Amino acid sequence: MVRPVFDAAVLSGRSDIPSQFIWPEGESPTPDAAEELHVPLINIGGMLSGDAAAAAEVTRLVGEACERHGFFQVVNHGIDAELLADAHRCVDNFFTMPLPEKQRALRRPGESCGYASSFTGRFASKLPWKETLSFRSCPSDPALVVDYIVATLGEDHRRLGEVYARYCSEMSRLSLEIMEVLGESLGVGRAHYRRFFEGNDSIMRLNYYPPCQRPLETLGTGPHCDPTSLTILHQDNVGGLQVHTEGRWRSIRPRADAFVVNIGDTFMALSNGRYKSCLHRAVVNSRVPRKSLAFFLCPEMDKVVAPPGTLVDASNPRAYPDFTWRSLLDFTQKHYRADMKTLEVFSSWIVQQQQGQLALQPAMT
Ligand SMILES: C=C1C[C@]23C[C@@]1(O)CC[C@H]2[C@]1(C)CCC[C@@](C)(C(=O)O)[C@H]1[C@@H]3C(=O)O
Ligand SMILES: O=C(O)CCC(=O)C(=O)O
Ligand SMILES: [Fe+2]
Repeated sequence: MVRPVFDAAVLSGRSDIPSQFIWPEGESPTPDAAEELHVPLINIGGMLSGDAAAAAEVTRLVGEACERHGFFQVVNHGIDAELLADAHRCVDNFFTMPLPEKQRALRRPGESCGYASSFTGRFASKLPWKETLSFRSCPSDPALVVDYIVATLGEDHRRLGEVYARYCSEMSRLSLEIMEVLGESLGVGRAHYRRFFEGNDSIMRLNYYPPCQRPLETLGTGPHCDPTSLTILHQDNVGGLQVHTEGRWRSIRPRADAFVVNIGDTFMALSNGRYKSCLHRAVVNSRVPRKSLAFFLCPEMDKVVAPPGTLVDASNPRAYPDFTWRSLLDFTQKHYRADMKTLEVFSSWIVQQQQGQLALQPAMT
């Protein structure tokens, strides 16, 4: 079968959209604009400056937001405005290249890195109206980002690689600071999650949403909880991110000076279900492209994901089984399209797998 290609230059202007992009009623956005959700702006710099009262306030606000919907914003984060502007310019530079150029980094089936548009092949229906470029970033291997970009896109793109290498290293730093706040707010101390994520195997993802002439029939990113641990996202000034809370979709107004942060499934498991993995989606518009930069903090592949003992007791039994990020990532790339139930479905699947292995063991020995 010849697969159609998501060529934004062609599809953006079309008044009808291919049926694969049409989402069923009930899942597609409603004509009335989603009401804005006011989320606390966390002064993360204040928290770490040593001011005890400021730290206590930050901890309280973060804890409340994470128990409610798993979503907050951070300001005073120390990310250089010029680096952020550069990172956004590089998104434009990459996605406005001709399709064959972008396809040099084509994401292969079962892999989580590379360039993907909806027609790259994983899904057949309810396709998201977007293009993405994803790559790994690990503090233990500082050359990883540049090497990947140069190896796939060529030497001419070295600068783009350097910009994202710096950006990812700043994101890793910020996410460890946020881990200190999360640890404090869960009563396990600042060091616990920070140490767990000090070595991390994270994913950086550039999202590009071309304009769509039927914005109410499709979605840029469908409703989902990130399977990863913590997401730090910066959206441009267009708007489109929505969070599901108290039974309805609410929009998050972009702020140039803020990063939006959400809890993902893996952190929900690490907190023994105390902190919610945030249900969110992105809508598209008919006027202008929209872009967002998402840094997904992930543990090292084979580290066991389990909550600290202090979060488990008779009234709070283990909510999820032990697992590794490798197995959850594999599950979302090969067996299950991440949605709002990923962690639940994955937990049952892993328990079945473990029971199957136990049942096999006597015969194998
Ligand atoms: C591990 C991952 C899977 C997805 C990318 C990511 O790095 C983090 C979030 C996941 C995703 C964005 C959730 C919505 C559905 C999805 C298919 C997408 O729209 O791209 C997800 C990503 C995936 O490639 O499976
Ligand atoms: O573009 C956005 O605002 C959200 C993207 C997102 O949820 C994701 O990439 O996981
Ligand atoms: Fe997401």
